[in-house]
Amino acid sequence: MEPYIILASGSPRRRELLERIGIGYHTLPVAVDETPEPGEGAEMFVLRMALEKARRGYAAAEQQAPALGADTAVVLDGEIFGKPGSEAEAHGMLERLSAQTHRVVTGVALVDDREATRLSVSEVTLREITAEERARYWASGEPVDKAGAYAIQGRGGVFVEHLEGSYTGVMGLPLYETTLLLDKLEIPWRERW
Ligand SMILES: Cc1cn([C@H]2C[C@H](O)[C@@H](COP(=O)(O)OP(=O)(O)OP(=O)(O)O)O2)c(=O)[nH]c1=O
Repeated sequence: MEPYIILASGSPRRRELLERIGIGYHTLPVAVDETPEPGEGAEMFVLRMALEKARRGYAAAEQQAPALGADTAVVLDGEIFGKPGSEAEAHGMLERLSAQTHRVVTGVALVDDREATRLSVSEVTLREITAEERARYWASGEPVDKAGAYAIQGRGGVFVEHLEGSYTGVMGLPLYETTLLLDKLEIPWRERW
């Protein structure tokens, strides 16, 4: 049988990105408590979340295949922005991110009887976003399930003035780091790439 992995995620973006690598996979969304510990930095937080997702995916798949987990957060002035819980929160996030440079951190983890993690860090500068744009953007439905209330790969791309780092990392699954993990655990993926 061809090698495959478990994608411990409900994110359609992560599916789409993993498909670019070419490895066979089964999706198995897992629920984790996405609350940072007091004083926990964003990097540690996304790595912990990614590892937790991968561990749960591996357990839920009854150790049949290695499991991949990822977690993305937007960070501004040390504050972690996850997915907005409400329209008001989305407005607040976009207002804060407007005309600023923020970091996007994505942790990725691959787990079988071994565990490996990688971190992707990017810097994104958004142009000024007006109140009317925030309202129209929220109404489009795009911000609701995105860390920081925007999507670089969607309409939100019009706000992105500058990106330094990994586009796929900002989108939720950094492909370079993911293939490093596959190589580290000696999971062949190049045949179908
Ligand atoms: C900043 C940014 C985030 N995002 C998305 C990626 C992630 O899906 C989401 C952050 O939420 P996450 O909690 O990382 O993931 P998730 O809940 O969507 O999926 P999973 O089941 O794997 O836990 O934000 C974009 O799609 N584009 C962007 O530009």
